[in-house]
Amino acid sequence: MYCVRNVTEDLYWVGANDHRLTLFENIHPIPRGVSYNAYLLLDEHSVLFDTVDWSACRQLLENMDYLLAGKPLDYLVINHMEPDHGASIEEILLRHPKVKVISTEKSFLLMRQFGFQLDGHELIEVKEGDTWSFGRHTVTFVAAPMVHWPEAMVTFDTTDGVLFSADAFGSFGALDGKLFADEVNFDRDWIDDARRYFTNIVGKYGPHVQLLLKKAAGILDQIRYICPLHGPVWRQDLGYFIDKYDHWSRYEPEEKGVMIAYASMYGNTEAAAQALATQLCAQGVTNVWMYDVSNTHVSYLISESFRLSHIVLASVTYNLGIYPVMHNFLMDMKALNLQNRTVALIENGSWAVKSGDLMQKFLEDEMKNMTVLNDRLSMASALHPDKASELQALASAIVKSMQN
Ligand SMILES: Cc1cc2nc3c(=O)[nH]c(=O)nc-3n(C[C@H](O)[C@H](O)[C@H](O)COP(=O)(O)O)c2cc1C
Repeated sequence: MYCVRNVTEDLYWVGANDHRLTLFENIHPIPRGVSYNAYLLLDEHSVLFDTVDWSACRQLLENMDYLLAGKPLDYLVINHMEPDHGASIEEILLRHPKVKVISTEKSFLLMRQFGFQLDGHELIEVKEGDTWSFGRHTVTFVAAPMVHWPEAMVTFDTTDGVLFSADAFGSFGALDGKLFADEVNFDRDWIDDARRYFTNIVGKYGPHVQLLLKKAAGILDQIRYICPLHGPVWRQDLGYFIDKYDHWSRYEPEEKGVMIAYASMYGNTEAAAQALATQLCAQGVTNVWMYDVSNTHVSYLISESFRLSHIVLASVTYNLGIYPVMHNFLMDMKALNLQNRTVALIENGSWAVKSGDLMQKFLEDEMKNMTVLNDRLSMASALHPDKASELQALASAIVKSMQN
């Protein structure tokens, strides 16, 4: 059965929802599913903007068949050919052999590299600033390299102010009938998944996102809709989401608050983390969040580290090293380019305590603009009452730095 929705009078969402995929990119859990968005414009010429994952191809075809009502598809615009969007390209070419495909040079190269059979089809290579008319609608193509693959572009429909934003402004979470961000309580129910999507998928490419935002800033008054390839379409309060993207891509925290991430085998480091959280709250901090790194998927840890201004890392020493799961979190923060955070450290060990020095070295040598507070809580096996003043000093140092 077809399942489509109007974005505008002649533009339709023809994508699909996926509740079966457990790990996005085979790594990030998506308990609320994900949507693969594709859009069909019915102008003098019909235009499909992007396709969907192979698993959702059938739904896309049913949606298109319903709207095209026997007519062939005239154009296929590929903003982003990554397989979760591009896997159905070949099927579209088979069913619509005369369709003209519009995309970037790099995108066609990658399609061939993935083994897509393009020979015999009309391929139109576009670059930054090129325009195309489909009848009433004229679009401009804008390069968006590394948002989040090198071949990516976005397409702006200057007639109706629709920005087909590829992976930018996307979110985890299946739509399940809703289409627009204003049809859900985005700030309550979606923002955490949107942040987790951005920070883990595109987080590394902040400067490239900033470049795209600068291009968008030039036409901000003309953008009426943002149509991403995952998650809701934006038609109201666009500034809310653009501002989030601006913070995330500049690696600026959204909120003053403390994330305490702890690694503990027998509970003693965890108890110290709890004692610190209690001290912080007693000293008036209202935004404190605790995470056991062993039980929290690193994609959630990354998302929280982008959200909050202060991070406490509490780790046992493990074979003269940092506890492996904590080390993995540090490596991921580095890989995703997280910067500009204040970090406090708690270390633990029973015979040769190393984790504090090692975490500090990693933060200072491997990452950018990370401020490590001088006060460190160092414990031998368990936190004893004689460390109460050190604990309090660490809490006070965090509070003081939050006031700056
Ligand atoms: C496999 C393993 C390796 C460890 N390696 C070290 C080490 O190199 N240096 C050290 O001081 N303690 C080491 N420890 C001890 C723990 O760091 C220590 O007992 C810690 O206090 C446990 O804290 P927890 O209760 O939060 O798990 C090791 C423990 C285990 C199980």
